[in-house]
Amino acid sequence: MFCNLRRAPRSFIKVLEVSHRTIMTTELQTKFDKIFGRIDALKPVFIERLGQAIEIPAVSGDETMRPHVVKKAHFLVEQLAKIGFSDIQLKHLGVQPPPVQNPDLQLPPVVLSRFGNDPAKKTVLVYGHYDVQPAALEDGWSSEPFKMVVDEKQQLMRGRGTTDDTGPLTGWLNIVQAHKEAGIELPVNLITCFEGMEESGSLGLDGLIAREAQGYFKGVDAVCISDNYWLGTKKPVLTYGLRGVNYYETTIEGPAADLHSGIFGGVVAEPLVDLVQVLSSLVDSKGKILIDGVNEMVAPVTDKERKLYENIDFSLDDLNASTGSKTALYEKKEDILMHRWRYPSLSIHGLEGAFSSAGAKTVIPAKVHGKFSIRTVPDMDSAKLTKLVKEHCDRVFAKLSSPNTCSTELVHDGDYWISDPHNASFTAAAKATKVVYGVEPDFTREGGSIPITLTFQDELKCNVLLLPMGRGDDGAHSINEKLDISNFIGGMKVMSAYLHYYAESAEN
Ligand SMILES: NCC(=O)N[C@@H](Cc1c[nH]cn1)C(=O)O
Ligand SMILES: [Zn+2]
Ligand SMILES: [Zn+2]
Repeated sequence: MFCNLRRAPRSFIKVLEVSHRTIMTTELQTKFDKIFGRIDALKPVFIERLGQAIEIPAVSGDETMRPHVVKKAHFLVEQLAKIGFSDIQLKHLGVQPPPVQNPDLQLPPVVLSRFGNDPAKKTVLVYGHYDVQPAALEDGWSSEPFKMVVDEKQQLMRGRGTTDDTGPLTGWLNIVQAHKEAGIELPVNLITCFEGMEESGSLGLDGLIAREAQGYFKGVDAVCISDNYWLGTKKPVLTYGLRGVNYYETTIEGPAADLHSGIFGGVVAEPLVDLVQVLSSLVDSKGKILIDGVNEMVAPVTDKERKLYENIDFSLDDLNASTGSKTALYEKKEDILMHRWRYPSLSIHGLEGAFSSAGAKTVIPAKVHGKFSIRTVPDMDSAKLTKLVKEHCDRVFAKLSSPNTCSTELVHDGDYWISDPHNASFTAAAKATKVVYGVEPDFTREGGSIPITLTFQDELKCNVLLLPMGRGDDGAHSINEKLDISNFIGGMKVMSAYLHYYAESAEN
């Protein structure tokens, strides 16, 4: 549907390997041997590069950390230049929109660059994000989150961003270096688009993509995003769907300042008491969303869709292993996967303004913010959802007859995304996976969100592929985030092979 009809030259003649479809030629095999050999040989260099990147605590969600996010953008510029990328540009996105503490806070820049600009080749845009989720040793990490530890025994690298998304992002730089050192021409023109706000709603990036669609991104044939994970720990997957996310903040405000609960307790209406009531009305302990009209927006399951779940390699044990617990709400594979991929969920993330340290402070907080998000799925409409959420919170608060004030705001939203898993990009990635891992990948959806995926598809009018590097138990957003070295190395081989197969495919 999105192809431009240019045909790639078919230079490969002698077929070496035929499974149910042709995947290898002598020429391609020779190239892969050289590239894969270089990736193996450069392993220490690649680990060192990742370690340097992880040391920069680029937490986009914490305004005070913004200088570090910008520093990481500059680190990437240096690395791209060193490897030989050209036309490297830092695109500035202006000030961060509210809610924000510092109204002059600049958004982190987007890092654009190119490798190759040959009109006879296809052009692939690779997207990644260099910002990370917050992390602190006190959260329970076994080592400093921003000092990457290479665990030789377990053959993994631990640190914030190893799997989400600094490891995969540096993978794109590394494979260009491996091609150069192996003396193999990159089969496509590569454009990088690396942002520093993904963990905070990709603010400003939609506009940049729209502006550059006929500028820097002109001629892009496909977009590849490596910012997701295998479902489990053994079987590679390709991802054709994501849930969206709408993030909300409910603020309840009362007294002019925090109060002594001995003096004012029982005498004033407490904002946190009101907020707890509002938050507890959103979802029940079984995960059922209690906001009127939300579940009615969800597309019904068809028999055809139900069948897709049958062959997916996943079990309750995999879920328990990745949470390190037995806290699952569902036992059957189909129920777990459907509630992760195709039903909405509501999570309560935390409170701002409330006492949360160790000790027993006896304060009445004057102004508190409750943070929650809803993962969205077909056919939910973001604006309609926000209306329902606000009306619900206002209604519940009104019933409390509190003299405090309550308001609920949408902080950011990003749409869900579903693709055709049989297009040329997915086919090339499936061949690449088979070559590297020796198995056909499972085709999966993901419960997480990459808000910009749909924007790329719509603005650049091309297919988007989600090509994961890490495993389901990597602990993205959690403590002890890691990336197995075998996934790092294997992932870079898959990225490389994907570009070669995609370059040779007749369609886009
Ligand atoms: N690896 C993708 C990822 O972690 N995405 C985030 C995106 C997001 C949206 N709002 C805050 N973060 C996710 O939570 O799914
Ligand atoms: Zn990510
Ligand atoms: Zn993330």
